[in-house]
Amino acid sequence: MNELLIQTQDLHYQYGRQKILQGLHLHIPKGSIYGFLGPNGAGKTTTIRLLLGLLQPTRGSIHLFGKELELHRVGGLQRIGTLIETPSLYNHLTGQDNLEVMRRLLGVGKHRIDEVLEIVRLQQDAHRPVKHYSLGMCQRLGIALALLSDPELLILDEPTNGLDPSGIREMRELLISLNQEHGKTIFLSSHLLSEIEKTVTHLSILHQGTLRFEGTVQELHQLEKHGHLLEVEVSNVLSAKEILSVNGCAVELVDAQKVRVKVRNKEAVALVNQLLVQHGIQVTGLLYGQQSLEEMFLSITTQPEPVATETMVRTLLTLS
Ligand SMILES: Nc1ncnc2c1ncn2[C@@H]1O[C@H](COP(=O)(O)OP(=O)(O)OP(=O)(O)O)[C@@H](O)[C@H]1O
Repeated sequence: MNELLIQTQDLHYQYGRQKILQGLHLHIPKGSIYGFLGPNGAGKTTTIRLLLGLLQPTRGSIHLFGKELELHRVGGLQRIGTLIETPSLYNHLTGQDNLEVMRRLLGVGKHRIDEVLEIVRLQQDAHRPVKHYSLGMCQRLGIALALLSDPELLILDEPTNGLDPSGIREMRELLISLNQEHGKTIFLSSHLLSEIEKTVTHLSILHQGTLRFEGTVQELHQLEKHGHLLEVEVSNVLSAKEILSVNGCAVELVDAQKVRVKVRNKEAVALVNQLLVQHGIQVTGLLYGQQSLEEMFLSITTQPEPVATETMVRTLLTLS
């Protein structure tokens, strides 16, 4: 999986004076299901618009299928199917007729309609007006429309947004089958890790226009192993928070008795304890646990502070 279908280098974008994206280096390998994660307003849709040539980068470059987008826009975009949020559908027409309208525009063979209906499992409902479809069915029809031209790459903006748990499961199964049985590379954005965690092979995390992580799901799990949370029960939470923060630890208040500190490993637990005791804080409890992927995503996208490492705390202890 070394060939990259999308690659961006130092991608920047600003709306007027507002900086939206700052220096994105994205690498989407052929054959992957690539999750582009970030909270609302992080810049996901803006990135997708740039990838589709709908906006011009203020700096940096985009390569699609190994060729610079600016120079090979039409050729590149012909190989991509898109679904940007909810699809534009003719509600009074049936699913089949919506596909027929698009088929004629694209000039693809009639047989393709049955093929895509089968892929998205809408054959049974193909002759019902779209106004009677559930949101999940509309999303699947949107994907069927994107598949009509048999593209190699699908770019989907928040395809699970607003779906109920069964709609999310159906979408997950569809994406996996498109990838594994039909050979499609899929780039999808989402603001919820839990909705795409089980689907993606690769992911990146965008926060306020900068990339905080890019790698495989296994690599994120590896990181998770290094991210642990330590809850410390203390005599004075405000002083404890101040001492730990001043010493470079990422710390937050849990309640009137506890603070939560990010630590890399168990060794750092003793050092955090020692640091507090040295400053006259009584430590009455220590609870050490691993961060879930969801907690990690939240901490990556809500807290810019570093994780306390053993070396960092040790250095600070020797300095204090
Ligand atoms: N046309 C525009 N003019 C000015 N600012 C814009 C425009 N479109 C988006 N923005 C701003 O750019 C930032 C990123 O928006 P974007 O839609 O890319 O984020 P997102 O990650 O897709 O979030 P969401 O999931 O809420 O759509 C936001 O602060 C948004 O207000």
